[in-house]
Amino acid sequence: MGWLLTADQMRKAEEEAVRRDALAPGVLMERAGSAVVEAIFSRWPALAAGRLRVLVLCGPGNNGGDGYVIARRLADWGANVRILEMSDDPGSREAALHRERALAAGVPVLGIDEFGAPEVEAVDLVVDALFGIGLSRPLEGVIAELVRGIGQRTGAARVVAVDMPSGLDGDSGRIPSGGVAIRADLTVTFHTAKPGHYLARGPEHCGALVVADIGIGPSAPGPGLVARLARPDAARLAKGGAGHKYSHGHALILGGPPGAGGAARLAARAALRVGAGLVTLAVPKGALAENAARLDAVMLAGLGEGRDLPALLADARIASVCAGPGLGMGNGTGPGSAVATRALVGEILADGRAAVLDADALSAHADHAEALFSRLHDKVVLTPHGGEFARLFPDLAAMLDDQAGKGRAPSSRLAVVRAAAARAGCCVLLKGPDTVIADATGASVINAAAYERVAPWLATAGSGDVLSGLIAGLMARGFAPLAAAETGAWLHVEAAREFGPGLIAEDLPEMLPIVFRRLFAE
Ligand SMILES: NC(=O)C1=CN([C@@H]2O[C@H](COP(=O)(O)OP(=O)(O)OC[C@H]3O[C@@H](n4cnc5c(N)ncnc54)[C@H](O)[C@@H]3O)[C@@H](O)[C@H]2O)[C@@H](O)CC1
Ligand SMILES: Nc1ncnc2c1ncn2[C@@H]1O[C@H](COP(=O)(O)OP(=O)(O)O)[C@@H](O)[C@H]1O
Ligand SMILES: [K+]
Repeated sequence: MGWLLTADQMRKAEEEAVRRDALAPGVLMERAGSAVVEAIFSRWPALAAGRLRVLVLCGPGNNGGDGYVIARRLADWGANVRILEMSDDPGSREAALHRERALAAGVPVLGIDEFGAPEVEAVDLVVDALFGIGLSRPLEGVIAELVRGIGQRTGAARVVAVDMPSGLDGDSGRIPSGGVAIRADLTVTFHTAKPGHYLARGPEHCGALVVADIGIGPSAPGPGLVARLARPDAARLAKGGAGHKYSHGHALILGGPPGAGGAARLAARAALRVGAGLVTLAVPKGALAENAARLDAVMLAGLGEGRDLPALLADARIASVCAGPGLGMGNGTGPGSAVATRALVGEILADGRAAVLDADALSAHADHAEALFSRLHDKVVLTPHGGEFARLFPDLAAMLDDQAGKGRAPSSRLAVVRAAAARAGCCVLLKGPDTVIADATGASVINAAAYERVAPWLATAGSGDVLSGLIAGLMARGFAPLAAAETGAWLHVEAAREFGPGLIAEDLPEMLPIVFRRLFAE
């Protein structure tokens, strides 16, 4: 299901499993350590060929406990293993037990103070079992030096991180202010991935990610808010045999003044490709000729001089509206002005229909955020990028600033977007490689363009306009706001991956048929 448990939720899941299955102390740790060893050889089969030299770094808590298991198992297998430990008196009974077993197996143990950086050059594998989800402050002093030394190694040693790369916060994927973190080639985590594996610096520091089952049981979340990874509902996206164009919904996209229509045209084409039955682009009368020359399947309507937005919206078949891309932020009060943009948004919100507000529809409210929030309702999706988010929610955006909160646990993008959605009273999608979507109930989803889904070519002008069109198209088809945002964001990344290098925004809608065909064949 792709649940993403926070550190607290993971601890509860572990406690429940221990109680439910009456597990003896250290059993879960043994499974965790074994899973890491298995993942190492599965990732790098060549390591099994020679005389493997390993350095295992063990921290003072249960992450270190996993490290003692890994060291013992690798030594049993025949590797040349040494442990560097932070403490000879681990903080838990389980970790102490596995330390004793490693010592009994004859694995040499050194205190971390006895460590010299060049030793990293003399091994094939470094196992980072310093800190996992229990990290509570930035790495400092000798540990920070050690982590820096590993980062600067020149040899071929691979680094595998146990649960989290040490120094990275598991809930946010951020490095606490002033700290450093391990950069791993492989990270092996347990039961479910954690938000920090996908958010912020997570993917960059994890390398590759493996989620190992350690028998904690179903990963269904307990009470409380649990985020999950975005996924498509193929059955919902497919169209049944029956129905006509009106049964798939009519999306209305608002466009800007003459010369600024490209963004809205991109959104309109995306709405049509994602399966809305009809799409109408409504533009100021003066921009009709320009748009008519550029559109075929997308219909065109003129606004102004007798025809206004409420008159268009009187057509009950229009199921969703998209406003923002290219709408305008100019001076004055005419078409394309910030004043006109705010007025249009006001009319859309008063109408109460499903709506996507993006780009200029958001920026035009930088100094009118409270007025906007007072009109938003639960059928709206806001799709800000970082800058637009900061204009509407400056205090929340500041919590994501790298310099903020020295000495405190870093804020998570998940918590910040949930707070924004609660304040706005609607669904909020904060764009980026780690896109986070939340609605006012706190339900939340991460759509990460990371690991096997990297899509750096999405960072191109106009790709955000396509995303807002996708979401509007899906809402026209009857998708609820969170589902539309999640599905749109997922399809957006898949379309980019399908095209690959050289992608420009126009290419994105054209990749949807291929993405759909593959999805429906699965
Ligand atoms: N609880 C369990 O049953 C299981 C736990 N597992 C492992 O246990 C880990 C969590 O264990 P813990 O909760 O003990 O937490 P950690 O082992 O991640 O770290 C906690 C310890 O590190 C210290 N610490 C935190 N930040 C520090 C810093 N910046 N500098 C110096 N010391 C710092 C804390 O005071 C504490 O002693 C997981 O990440 C996972 O690897 C796995 O073995 C699976 C089973
Ligand atoms: N490095 C990246 N990897 C994956 N997706 C990205 C990356 N950078 C940006 N994106 C995505 O590209 C889109 C850019 O949208 P936006 O910033 O609104 O651009 P524009 O205004 O030019 O359309 C967003 O959906 C964002 O999530
Ligand atoms: K670790």
